[in-house]
Amino acid sequence: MDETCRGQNGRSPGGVSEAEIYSSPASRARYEAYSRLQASAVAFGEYLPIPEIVAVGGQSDGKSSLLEALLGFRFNVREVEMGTRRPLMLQMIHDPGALEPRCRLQDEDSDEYGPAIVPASAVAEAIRSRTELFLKRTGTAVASKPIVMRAEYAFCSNLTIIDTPGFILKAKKGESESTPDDIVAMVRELAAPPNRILVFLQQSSVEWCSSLWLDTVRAIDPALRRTIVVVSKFDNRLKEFAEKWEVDRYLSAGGYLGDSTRPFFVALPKERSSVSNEEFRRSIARVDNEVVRHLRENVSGGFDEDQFGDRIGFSNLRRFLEAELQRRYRQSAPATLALLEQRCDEVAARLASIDARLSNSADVASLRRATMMHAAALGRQVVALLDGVAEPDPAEWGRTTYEERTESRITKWPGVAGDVLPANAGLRMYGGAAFERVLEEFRYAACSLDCPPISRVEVANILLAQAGRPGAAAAAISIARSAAKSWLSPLLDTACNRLAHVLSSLFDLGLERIRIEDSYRDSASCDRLEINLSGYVAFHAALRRAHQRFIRDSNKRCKESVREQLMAVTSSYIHQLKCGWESNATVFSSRPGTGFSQNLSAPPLCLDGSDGIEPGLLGAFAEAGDEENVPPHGSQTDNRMNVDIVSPGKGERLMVRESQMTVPDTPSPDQHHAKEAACAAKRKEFALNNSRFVAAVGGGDHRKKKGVGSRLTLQQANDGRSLNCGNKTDPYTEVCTMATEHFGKIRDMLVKRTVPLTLNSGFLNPIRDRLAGEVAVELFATTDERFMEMFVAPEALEKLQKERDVLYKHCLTLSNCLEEFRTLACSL
Ligand SMILES: Nc1nc2c(ncn2[C@@H]2O[C@H](COP(=O)(O)OP(=O)(O)OP(=O)(O)O)[C@@H](O)[C@H]2O)c(=O)[nH]1
Repeated sequence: MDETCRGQNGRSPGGVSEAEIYSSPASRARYEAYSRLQASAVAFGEYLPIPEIVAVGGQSDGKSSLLEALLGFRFNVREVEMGTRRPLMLQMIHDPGALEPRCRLQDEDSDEYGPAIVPASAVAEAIRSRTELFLKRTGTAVASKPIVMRAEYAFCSNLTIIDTPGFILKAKKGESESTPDDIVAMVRELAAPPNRILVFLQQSSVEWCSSLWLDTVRAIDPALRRTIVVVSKFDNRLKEFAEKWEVDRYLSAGGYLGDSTRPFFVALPKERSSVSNEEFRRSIARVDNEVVRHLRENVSGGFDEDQFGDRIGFSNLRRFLEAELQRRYRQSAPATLALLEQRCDEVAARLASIDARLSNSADVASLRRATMMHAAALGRQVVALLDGVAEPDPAEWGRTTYEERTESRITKWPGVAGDVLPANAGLRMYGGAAFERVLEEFRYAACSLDCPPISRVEVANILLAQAGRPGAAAAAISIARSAAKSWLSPLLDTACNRLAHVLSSLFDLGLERIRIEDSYRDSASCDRLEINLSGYVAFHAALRRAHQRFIRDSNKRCKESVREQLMAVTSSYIHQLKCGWESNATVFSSRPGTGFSQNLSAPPLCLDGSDGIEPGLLGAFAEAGDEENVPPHGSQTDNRMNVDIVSPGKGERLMVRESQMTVPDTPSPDQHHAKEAACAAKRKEFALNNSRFVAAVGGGDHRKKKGVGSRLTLQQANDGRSLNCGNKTDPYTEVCTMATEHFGKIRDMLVKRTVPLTLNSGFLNPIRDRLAGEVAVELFATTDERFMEMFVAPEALEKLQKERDVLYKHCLTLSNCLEEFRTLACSL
């Protein structure tokens, strides 16, 4: 051992002599065992409460100088600045045979050390390039994973110290503003585990009352119970002491640190010129001796050596640290042994599980079982999401209405001018809640849609075609129905697409819920024998495809159903007036197999807001008939509604096929003659009415001037800007008013009653009842050969094998450490 570094009394306050520290086989074995355990803990990310020393302090307070003094040689650690970006865990091994320092860096991903760095002066450069490589790999500016360096040397201590970046008040030029806070955060994290001893350095020139970093250290260790305080650069203070009482008061720290805290006062050589390692150690011992000599000879009365003697000088500090570490090693050995046994069992169980997974990966039956369980779990999670859950975090996984619109690329409701915002539009939602919100948004959008402007020419075309029948009401109905069809149809499609988008996202949400559940299960038990499916891209793609296809099909069916309802409401409108609601259910019946029969119970359409039928409209219907769905000749069948519609003008009648299966009467020759006569009368009447109507709408020569044919809104008409001549019975205004009213009623009927019910059941019931089954059939109802095509994933197996190899090594290392500690326990 290095004689020059020997302290004055040769005995540490921990009661362990230097000879015991360096030559006792027990303490050496202990130190070796802990060093190895420490290395494997860093390599495998294990948390083991091993006693360790962390050096903390302000910048330039002398941490690196202390580290070099403990190492017994200079490797320019001060220039590396490694602490500012990555902590350095320095494992110093006192090896009497190593007359030159042997420094080796631990591999990043294992507990093995690389070759010795030659010459030792290249250590700083090796640390620098290792740091840069790691930060490049992780893509970060700083990393808290330490670099582990093992230094074996005949003149170093048996100590492990974690060097940390010095606290700073302000970032250097070019550095991020947050650097001071980042450093504090990193040091706090490193110093937090209670098994770590803090060595806190502060320069002697700073008074404790104005200490910059004492509070930061107290935030980590409030009573300084595991903190060793070191007053550095003690030589700078010496000349200020003239009397004994001054020194003694200073050495007692004036009560600032509490009675139980006794700081060390250390001075180290300040010259930076490159000297040999031997000269370096000699100068450390010289400075140590000079400090004591100064206090004894240059201060009147000297100092209280009994009280402070073992606290002055580097050699005393070094001895104390080594003894303290040994003491803690002995203390924590039983707990470490127990923990090691537990960890060995856990890692061995994980290894067994991964071995089983590896052998299962090639087995069709196991794969089928695992994938079926996964698909079924996904189906369950999707249903749970519809029913309402709070996991995964809605703040991360949910979407606001705005985000939903952007992601679905459906930013507008067709025909609706303004922005439609449902309640809770700004909340991030998913699953059932998001579905309901889209439905509400649809209701708002549809309700804000009024009957589009009606032009005079539209009205004229209908009225004039009616051959003189008083058809204002019929015209209004006809206009309202076609407006409803053309304006509500795109709105219904949009609602379906928006809802389908919300449901499509359930796939990823469901997977996330499975991942969360697995993580709970993983932490609870590690003996699962399931196969890790994460690498089987083809299987995951097929599963996603099956889900999305199911949603697409539901969307298609829902669109058809709501369109059917639109056609039913618009076409049966007149029919209902005529027939009352005796055959209501039939009007809304859907095609067999569409699965929406539950909507058949929709209440009767009440056009006047009551349950009756507006007599005026009924009269109008009687006059005008339902001509829209009528072919030019004879009767036709409207397949979409199962309603037979027959032109009343030809003497037939409208029939509802399913509930009122009536065969149309064949007209008799007498009837035919009577009809011919009636037609002639109608033609005369038409000529008369036509001239009346033309006059009323400003026809004839006036038409061009007064702008017939240009669009005129109902509002304009009501404002009196219509082109009537103040006539109360102006047919145009009358038609517009009635058409708007009918449009509103058709819209409300659809939007407030039938469509939301249909969308709800059309989208959600199949997911609840059939999704899991249909996906299972699509993926698994196939031959083993076809099924295994989804599992040609060599990367997945490779990944698993790699995982297994790392785990095997981990297991082996822990077992070796365990054996070592078992042996150690016998000699404690
Ligand atoms: N006078 C005197 N100077 C010292 C002493 N210890 C260190 N120094 C000098 O103080 C300066 C800073 O010392 P370092 O060891 O680099 O300080 P540090 O805490 O590691 O600084 P950072 O790595 O920047 O956080 C160097 O120039 C040292 O030579 C000492 O005991 N007395």
